Amino acid sequence: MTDAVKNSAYDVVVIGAGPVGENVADRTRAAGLSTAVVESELVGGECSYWACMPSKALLRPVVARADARKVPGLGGAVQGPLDADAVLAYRDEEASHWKDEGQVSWLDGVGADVYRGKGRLTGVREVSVTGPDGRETRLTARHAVAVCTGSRAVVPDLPGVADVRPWTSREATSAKEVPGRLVVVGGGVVGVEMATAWQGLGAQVTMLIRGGRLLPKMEPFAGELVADALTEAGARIRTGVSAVSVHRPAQDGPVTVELDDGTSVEADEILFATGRAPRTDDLGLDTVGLEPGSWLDVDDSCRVAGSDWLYGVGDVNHRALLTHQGKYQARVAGAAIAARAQGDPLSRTEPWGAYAATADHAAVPQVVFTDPEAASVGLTLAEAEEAGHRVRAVDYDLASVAGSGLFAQGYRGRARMVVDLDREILRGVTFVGPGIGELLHSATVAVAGEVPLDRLWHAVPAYPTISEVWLRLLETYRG
Ligand SMILES: Cc1cc2nc3c(=O)[nH]c(=O)nc-3n(C[C@H](O)[C@H](O)[C@H](O)COP(=O)(O)OP(=O)(O)OC[C@H]3O[C@@H](n4cnc5c(N)ncnc54)[C@H](O)[C@@H]3O)c2cc1C
Ligand SMILES: NC(=O)c1ccc[n+]([C@@H]2O[C@H](COP(=O)([O-])OP(=O)(O)OC[C@H]3O[C@@H](n4cnc5c(N)ncnc54)[C@H](O)[C@@H]3O)[C@@H](O)[C@H]2O)c1
Repeated sequence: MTDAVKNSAYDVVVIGAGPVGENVADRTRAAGLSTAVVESELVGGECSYWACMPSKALLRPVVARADARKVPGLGGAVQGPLDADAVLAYRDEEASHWKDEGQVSWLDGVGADVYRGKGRLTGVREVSVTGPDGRETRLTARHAVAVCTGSRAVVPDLPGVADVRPWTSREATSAKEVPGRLVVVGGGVVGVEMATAWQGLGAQVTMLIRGGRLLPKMEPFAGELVADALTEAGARIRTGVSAVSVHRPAQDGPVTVELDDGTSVEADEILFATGRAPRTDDLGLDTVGLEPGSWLDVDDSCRVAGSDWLYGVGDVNHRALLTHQGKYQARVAGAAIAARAQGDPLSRTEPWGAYAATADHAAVPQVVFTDPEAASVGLTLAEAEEAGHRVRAVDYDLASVAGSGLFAQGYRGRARMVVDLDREILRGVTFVGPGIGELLHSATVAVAGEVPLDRLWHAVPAYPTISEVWLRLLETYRG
């Protein structure tokens, strides 16, 4: 050991101070366990600075304008372009100008010690932190180490990709100016949200989709309605094509994307929205018998399979790559760590118990903040059938609900509930339409609560709100 190495012992060591790591620390501190949190970049993680917050700040003005354009008497006033500089300034504010003092003081407030630097496992319950000045601190955890290091964007290994300075979600959420032309590769959630934002802010967006539709993990009508609106906004969507190479001959010149159908697309910037990889490649997983670079395989308490001290919480376990779901896992894992530290045999590990993140399997809610919004919870029809449930999909045209017509003229949207015919409960619900994001939690309560349809019949939606779609869905089901 050199003089430069410091040693400290804690009950719990958390690696990664994104929303999930912060919440694990909050829970373990609330249980009276001393807790160290290690962060190599900004306390607050991807969500605060390069994901949820800046992306939603970019989208809010675009979606609000699209909604306002459909309101009689108001539409004419909002036909012009958005003030892009003002939107980018609003985005900067929502990303806290990429400074983390606020979140550091929040962690101080809960009594966790923050260590700046890169955390690495060096053995059982051992973490080494290499600080910005190169100095090392060795942390020992008496009870648990929680790995909450999140995920990073994956860029496909195409010829020329290293030379074109491609955007990932980080650049797409933090860019300082609106590109003239933007190619978006990938039609998942990042792809459609960023295409909506930058098209709305004035870029000419072209989406390159290798499959047949946008938002392939949701009910098919979600991608169809979002594609219609994106096309009406001026974006080009090309399905069934793959990029085979990219090049940018001049440093400040355009990028050209060659496609597998022999055509090419030219743009000023290219965004790869092609999925995520776990941030576990340089984490010392090999020192504890795990594969570097792998997603962490965990049980419902978020404890790594085969370990009695190592937890993987949030994106890094690949159960549901969403902030709210990771924070839910953090509450469950924090409670389980505290109970195990007190020698509790964990009597509530049964599904829906205090120490089981059961909703990860049955009721994950997600809102895609596009025009129109797309929101879902639980299983799609296809997923429910694949899981072996005897189900029936009940659909309703959201345009036929009185509240929708009042929300916007020419409202377009659709709702689906997936009914488990054996138990008469809901396995999943999807809403697509303007203004439906805030409706989703009603569906989450119904799905997570396994509320019998006979009782749901007595949950009366207020008139004339969009939520009256619940009544219409139930009437349709009852025939
Ligand atoms: C563009 C975009 C938009 C999104 N929008 C939404 C949304 O609207 N709603 C939603 O619910 N989800 C959204 N998500 C997903 C959401 O961002 C993630 O699910 C969430 O950030 C995961 O939280 P986490 O704490 O697990 O990981 P992260 O937020 O990635 O945090 C991990 C932290 O660990 C740190 N770290 C990594 N390795 C080390 C190490 N070795 N040592 C020390 N520290 C380390 C990182 O620096 C980081 O701060 C979005 C994602 C993207 C890409
Ligand atoms: N509003 C929200 O809740 C929100 C917003 C953004 C991101 N997120 C989360 O972040 C995660 C990451 O989102 P994402 O969109 O990057 O991933 P994703 O997995 O949802 O979508 C990636 C898409 O890229 C496609 N793809 C992959 N490789 C490709 C290639 N080489 N060429 C062309 N297409 C390719 C895939 O088929 C897929 O459709 C998601 O799990 C999502 O839940 C959530």
